[in-house]
Amino acid sequence: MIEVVSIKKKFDSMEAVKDVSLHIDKGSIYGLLGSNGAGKTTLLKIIAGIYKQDSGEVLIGGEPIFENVEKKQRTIFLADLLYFFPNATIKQMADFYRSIYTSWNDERFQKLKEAFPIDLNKKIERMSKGMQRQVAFWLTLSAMPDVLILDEPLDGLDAVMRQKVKNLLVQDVAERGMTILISSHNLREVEDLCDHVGILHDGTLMIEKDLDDLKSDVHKVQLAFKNTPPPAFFEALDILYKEERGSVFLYIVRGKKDLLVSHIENYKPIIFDLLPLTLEEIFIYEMRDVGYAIENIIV
Ligand SMILES: Nc1ncnc2c1ncn2[C@@H]1O[C@H](COP(=O)(O)OP(=O)(O)OP(=O)(O)O)[C@@H](O)[C@H]1O
Repeated sequence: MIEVVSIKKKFDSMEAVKDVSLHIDKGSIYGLLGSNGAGKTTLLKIIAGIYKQDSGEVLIGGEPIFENVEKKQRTIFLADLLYFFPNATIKQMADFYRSIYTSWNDERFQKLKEAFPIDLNKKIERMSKGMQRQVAFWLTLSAMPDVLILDEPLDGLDAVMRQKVKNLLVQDVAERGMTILISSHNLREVEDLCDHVGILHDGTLMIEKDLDDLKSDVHKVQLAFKNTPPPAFFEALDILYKEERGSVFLYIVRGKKDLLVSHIENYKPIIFDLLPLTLEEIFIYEMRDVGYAIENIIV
C-alpha cells in the first residue's frame, strides 16, 4: 500500500532523512517512533506528499503521491499543530472538508457526534486544545481516507478520549482496510495500536519489526537450579540480557517459545517462570543488541 524507497531529504546542509525505506501493508497500523529531531515529521510530510524528497520514491497504491490530486484526496495528514480557518465553526470546517475530500461521508459525520459531544456551531478557535484535537479526528474520520498519517495524534486528549479515538481508528482499519502511519515519542502509547513499529534515529531507520513476531519471539524467563547447569544449557540460548538475583537468574531470550520451554525443562529447574514482556522492554534489548541504548533514542 505505502512503499517508501530510499528517501533522502536535506534542509540546507542538514540531512533530516537519510536513505529511509519502508513498506506498509494495506489495513495495517505502523508506528514510527523516535526522539526529538529524529526526522519523523519530515518523513511523514514526504509520505503525505507535502514535502518533495531530494531522492527516492514514495508510492501509495503503486502511484507517486507528490502532486497527485486523486491520491491526496484519499490521504489525510493530521499534523501535531492543528490548523483551522480563523473563526470557523465545526459546521463550516465540515463544509470545507466535504468540498475537498471526495469520500466525505455525511452519515459518518452525524454518527460521530456521539463520540465527540461538541456543539457544531461552536468556534473551533475558542475550544480547548483537547477539544480541537477531537474536532480534527471528527473531521478526518468523516472524510473516510484510505491512508491516515498522524503526527503525535493523541497529544492533549484525556485518557477516556484517547481510548475512544484509538477504538475508532482500529474500527476503520478493521472494517474498511484504512492504513495508518502514526508517529510518536511514546512506545507505551502506540503499543496496543500498532502491528508494525519502526524506530527512526538521526534520520535513519534503526530497527523495524512486526509486533506479533516480536512478542512471540522474545521472552523473559526467571530460573533457578539446584546445581548450575552445564555450559551447553547456556550456549543453546540466544540471550539478549541476563541478571542474577541471588540464585535466581532473569534472562531475556530470543527464540520460539515451545523450543525454549522444552530446552529449559530438560535441565529440571526448581523455579521456571515465563513472564510477559512489554514492547518497551523488547526494544531496549533489541536495540542494545544492535549497539544502541534505546533510552537515548526515545522517551
Ligand atoms: N522546514 C525545515 N527547515 C529546516 N530544517 C528543518 C525543517 N523541518 C525540520 N528541520 C530539521 O530536520 C530535522 C528533523 O526534524 P523533524 O521535525 O522531522 O523531527 P521529528 O522527529 O519530527 O522531531 P520532534 O519529535 O521533535 O517533532 C531537525 O533537525 C529539524 O531542525
